Parts: sequence; structure tokens; C-alpha cells
Amino acid sequence: MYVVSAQQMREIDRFTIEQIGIPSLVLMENAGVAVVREVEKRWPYGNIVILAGPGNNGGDGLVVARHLMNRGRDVSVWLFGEENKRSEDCRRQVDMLLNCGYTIREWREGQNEALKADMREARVIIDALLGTGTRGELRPPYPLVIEQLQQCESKVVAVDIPTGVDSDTGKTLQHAVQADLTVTFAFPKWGHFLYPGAAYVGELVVADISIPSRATSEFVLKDQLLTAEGMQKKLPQRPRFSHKGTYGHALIIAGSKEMTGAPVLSAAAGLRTGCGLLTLAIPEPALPIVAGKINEPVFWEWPAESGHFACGSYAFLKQRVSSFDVVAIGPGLGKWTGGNQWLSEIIRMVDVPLILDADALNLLSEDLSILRAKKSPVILTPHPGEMGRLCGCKTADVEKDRVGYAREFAQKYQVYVVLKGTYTLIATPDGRIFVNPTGSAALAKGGSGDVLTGMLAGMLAQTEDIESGIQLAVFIHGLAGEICGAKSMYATLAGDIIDAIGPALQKLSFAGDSFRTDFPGN
Ligand SMILES: NC(=O)C1=CN([C@@H]2O[C@H](COP(=O)(O)OP(=O)(O)OC[C@H]3O[C@@H](n4cnc5c(N)ncnc54)[C@H](OP(=O)(O)O)[C@@H]3O)[C@@H](O)[C@H]2O)[C@H](O)CC1
Ligand SMILES: [K+]
Repeated sequence: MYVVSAQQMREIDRFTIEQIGIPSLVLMENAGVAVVREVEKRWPYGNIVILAGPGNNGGDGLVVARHLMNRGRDVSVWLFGEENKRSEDCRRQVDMLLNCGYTIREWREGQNEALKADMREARVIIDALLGTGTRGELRPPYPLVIEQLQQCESKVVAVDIPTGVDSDTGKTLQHAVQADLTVTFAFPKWGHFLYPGAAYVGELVVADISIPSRATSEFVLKDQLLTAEGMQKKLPQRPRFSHKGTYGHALIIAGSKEMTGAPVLSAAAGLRTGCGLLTLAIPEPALPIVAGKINEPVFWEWPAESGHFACGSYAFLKQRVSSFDVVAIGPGLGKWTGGNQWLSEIIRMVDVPLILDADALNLLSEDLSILRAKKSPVILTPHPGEMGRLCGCKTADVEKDRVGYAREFAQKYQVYVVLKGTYTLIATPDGRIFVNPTGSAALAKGGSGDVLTGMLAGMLAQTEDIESGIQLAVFIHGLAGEICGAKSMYATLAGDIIDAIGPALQKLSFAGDSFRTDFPGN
């Protein structure tokens, strides 16, 4: 499913209206009906207050009002903005409502107390004040109305996007509506997934409003949201007539004398994800400890220097590197003098997909030029702090423009970037972005990154298509986090995420129509 900007959505709308010939009022009717459907599903009883602005977002709100009134619901409609500023379709919705004999109250300063009382009593408030056409800080009376709305205990449904959230950047204005549910139309917008605005969205429903695929194929849409249906189709098959060689061999180079847990987590996660064989390369003094914690991998003892991987001992890797289907480097490496040189030699040698994580990213940020020697696709898995180090900027700068930093880095260095965080982003070397909707706060704990690295290695060992392998690992990791989160958001350990990989794969394998990805929103 594509993720679009407000401008792209406007162009798709225009094409649908002008070239396909579907009238704008039909799109608006479909949008309003979709909101009604979601409201009635969740809140079939109680009175409803509709706040409608002067543009087409307000027009959608008036459609919602008409349909709910047709069904006999107790609805009060408040219309904002001057009459001469209303969009044509909004004006026509006003006429239709009045022609039906329904009442509309136009907001005036003197009636504010009446609005407040109405909102206080409401079971549901529909925010159809402003949508994708918002420009600049909110002008009066919207800040006041939003303040009042926030004090009510009613459920809040945002039409398209909560008023005050920028649909392209997720930035919030001084005042923004905190919604319980947002119903958006045709495609999700960037603002639904980017913080701080994403925290205002609540549950997100993407509703079909009859935009035909012909209208989208006219435009170059690059960015997509991963969906359960899409991921299910990409899951590698597991035919009965198969053996361990069928599912690939992963090599994970990890650990140091001080860090013996990370390699164990990565290796276990890789094997649980389904690869046939996994070799764990460990510096010599750490090997007995690691081998004491996990039985399944093949171990490879690497000469060490002060507890870390020693430079200059690559002959064995050179000989065997082509026998692996994927190599992952990073968990628990630590930092040491010569580490960058060591990493550079490995990058030069590896000719299968190469995952760089954790300390490998920190070593890499000392000298990014070593990426030029890569012979194969490289996948970087930074969290925002590591991304900041790679880009030479602050973590806060990355957080403000996750999409921009991930996309630019991936294109500049011709690598895949998996930028972790709520709504993990996958950026491809050719400049596309995939947004992952799965995940939970249960994943916010040390070790969950090591688990993801192992899962990426495990999945890439089984799949020819690198892009699909990355998407699957990220999606299933998030799903495992959701399964853990359902038990406890607090008590989850990285090992619990590994245990949840099986149930997550099972859930995805048997995903039917009833399995819909939830968008937690906050
Ligand atoms: N395919 C679809 O997604 C469809 C979406 N629809 C809905 O249309 C809106 C976008 O409608 P649009 O009319 O372009 O814009 P808005 O309704 O969001 O806002 C325009 C009005 O808001 C005023 N405005 C703008 N900024 C501010 C501000 N900072 N403070 C106060 N008022 C503001 C603006 O007034 P101006 O004087 O500034 O021009 C306009 O009056 C989309 O979100 C969907 O809900 C279609 O209905 C169906 C297809
Ligand atoms: K809105």
C-alpha cells in the first residue's frame, strides 16, 4: 500500500475527477460513508458532535452528519469559517443538509458556551475542521475549539488527519487534536507515521473511496507501507521435500570478551527465523562462554587481540566466505584500535549480502569510505543514535527527519538502511522507503536489536530477493514484539522476543482476512 504526500494525493484526486470522470462529490460521499461505517462499528449508541471546517475536510464531515442523521442518530453539526470562504463541495454539502431539513449551527463567538456544552455531552466528536489543506499556525477560533475538545471525555474521530498535524511531516502545530481513531482516504499519508504527529492519530483506518488504480499508475509513487497480506505472500515456502541446505547458511560475526550475550541472541533469532545452518564466529577468549549458552550453531574460533577480533587473520574467511548465503557483523563487537581496518578487510572480502549492525556501525562511522570496497549488497541497521553518528549529526536531527536521512544515506552509499524506531523505515539504494507498521513498546529494551540482526541473517539466508527478506525480518520482529507486548510491555526480555518468532511466523502464515495490521499510533 502506497504512502503519499498531500500533494500526491491532490494530484491523484484531480486525475480521478478530471480524467476518469468520477465527480469530486462522489469521492467526498465515499469518504464520509467510510467514516460513518467505522463510527457505527465502534459506537452504535450515543450523541455525536460534528465539527466541520470550511474546506473539503469540513465537506467530508457534513456527509458524515447527513448519513448519521438519516440513520436517526442524535447529531449536532457546528460549521466553522466564513460563508464566502467555503469550498464549492463544502457549500454543496451545506445545501444538501439544509434541503434534508437538518439543522446546522454556524459557530460565532457568542455561541461558544453552547458548543462547549454540546461537546461535553457528546459520546463521539468528529474532527472535520481541517485536513491536508492546512497552512501555517491555526487561526482563531481553532486553537480555542481544540483546547475545549481536549477537555471532554468523548471519543474523538479525526477525518483524514487530526487537525493540527502536518500530513507530510508529522509535525504538530501549537494545538492539535488528539484522536482515538483516524479514518484516512485512499492511502495513508506520511504524517500518520511520523512523530510527534503519529501519537495524535490513534487507531488508523485507510478507507477505499473508489480511486481507481489507473489514477495511481499515472504517478510515480515510490514509498509503501508493509501489510500483513503483502508479507504473507513473500514468506519463503517450506516444502516437505527439503533439507537444511535448502534454507541457507548464515554466518554471524559477533561478540567480544566483555559481550557474550549478544551473539547468542542473534544466533538463536537467526535459527528460529528458519535458516538451515548458522555459523557463529567468536573471538577466542569469548568462545567457551558463548558455546556454553547455545548448542545449535556451528562455532568458529577467531584469533583475538585484547578480547576482540584480531586483524590479519582472514585466510579462513577468504576460503569459505562464498559458502555462506549471508554474513552479519556487529552484535557485541565492542570498539578497539584497528577495528575499522578489520571491518574494512571483511567488507572487501564478502561477496554475499552483508548486514552491519551495532558496533560494526560505530566502526563504520569512523570512516565511511570503506563502504566503497563492498562487493555485495550491504544492509545497515542503525537506531537513530547510530544513524546520527553515520551522518555526522545529532540524534534529534535524525528524529526530526527520519525519512530524509534514511533515504539520502541509502542513495548516497548505495546500501539498504533499516532505520529502527517506532515505524521502522527500510530505505533502498534506489531511493524508495518502506514503512513497517508492526512493533510495540515491549521491544524498547537492550538486546532486541541483536535479535533483529539475527532475524535478518536468518531470513536473507532463505530468500533470493534481498528486499523481501529485509521486509519480512523487520515485519516479523515487530509482530513478535506485539505478541510479547500483549503479555507485558514492561517485562519482555530479548529472549522472549526470540520465543515469539515462532508464534509470529505462525500468525503471519495463517493470516486470513480477519488479520489486519493494527496501527498503534502511540
Ligand atoms: N482523496 C482524498 O483523500 C479526498 C480527500 N478529501 C478531503 O479533502 C481534504 C482536503 O481539503 P481542502 O479543501 O484542500 O483543505 P482543508 O479542508 O484541509 O482546509 C482548507 C480550509 O482550511 C483553511 N485553513 C487552512 N489553513 C488554516 C489555518 N492554519 N488556520 C485556519 N484555517 C486554515 C483554508 O482557508 P484559507 O483562507 O487559508 O484558504 C480553507 O478554508 C482532505 O483532508 C480530505 O478530508 C475529499 O473530500 C475526498 C477526496
Ligand atoms: K481533520
